Amino acid sequence: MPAQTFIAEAPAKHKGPLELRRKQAAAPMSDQRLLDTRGPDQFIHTDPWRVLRIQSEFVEGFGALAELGPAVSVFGSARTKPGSSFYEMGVEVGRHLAEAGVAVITGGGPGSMEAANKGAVEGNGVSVGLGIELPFEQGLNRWVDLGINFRYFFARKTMFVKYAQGFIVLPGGLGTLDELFEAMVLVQTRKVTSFPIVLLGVDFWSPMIEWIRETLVKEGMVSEKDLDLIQLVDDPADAVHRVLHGIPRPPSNNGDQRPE
Ligand SMILES: C/C(=C\CNc1ncnc2c1ncn2[C@@H]1O[C@H](COP(=O)(O)O)[C@@H](O)[C@H]1O)CO
Repeated sequence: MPAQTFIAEAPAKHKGPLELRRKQAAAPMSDQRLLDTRGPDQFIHTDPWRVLRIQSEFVEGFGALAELGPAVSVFGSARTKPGSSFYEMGVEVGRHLAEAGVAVITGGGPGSMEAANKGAVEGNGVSVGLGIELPFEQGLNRWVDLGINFRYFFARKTMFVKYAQGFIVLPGGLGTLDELFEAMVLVQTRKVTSFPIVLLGVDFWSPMIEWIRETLVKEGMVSEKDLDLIQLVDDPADAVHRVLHGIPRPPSNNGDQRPE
């Protein structure tokens, strides 16, 4: 049989827009996987693909925030109810920062994040929300003017640190604690130039400070000096003043405004 006839009769394999015969039909190719619109979606669940997605989150974040100017990251509970004292505290923080010409960066979610973004808008400032993709339906709060949605917590966390000159931490739960302790560790280990971390809500935070002092310091897990990384106040205007002027904690009482 002439070779020409054999070639013509070889059965074609169709993959999306591709028509493949002989070796091309048998051997899987990178190009083939890339162009395949009907095949399994395994490729996007591979680590090399994730690396590209992670990279794109950094590129998007750096691009959007590079020209933000002075900014402070504000953390706090996603569950704070509008009208509550903690919510109003967040609004005031956002407003004072905005009036000082400083952008407000939050997690873009509800509760205290929404409160700080609202204050930033009311103060005619820049209101930024760094949202995170979560298993349940959720969107950026309506007071976010510049919003970025992240898939990866660690890429988002980089933005909170890289574009802020300080942190203000409102009362919160696990997410807030995670952000607070990450900030403290970055300063403690000198991964970032020291910047102010101000906790708002003396009654709320004091037991945690006491536990650090009475247990962690006494057990030698942290040094007394590490408590100087944070300041504790009750007044939003004072918190903003301290974070903007980098006022260090008084060493005598570690910044706790309570009388000893
Ligand atoms: C719990 C609910 C929504 C959660 N939505 C969030 N959106 C954006 N950022 C969030 C969200 N939840 C936590 N965060 C981050 O952690 C901090 C708050 O966590 P906490 O455990 O509530 O203290 C906050 O600063 C965010 O960066 C439905 O109400």
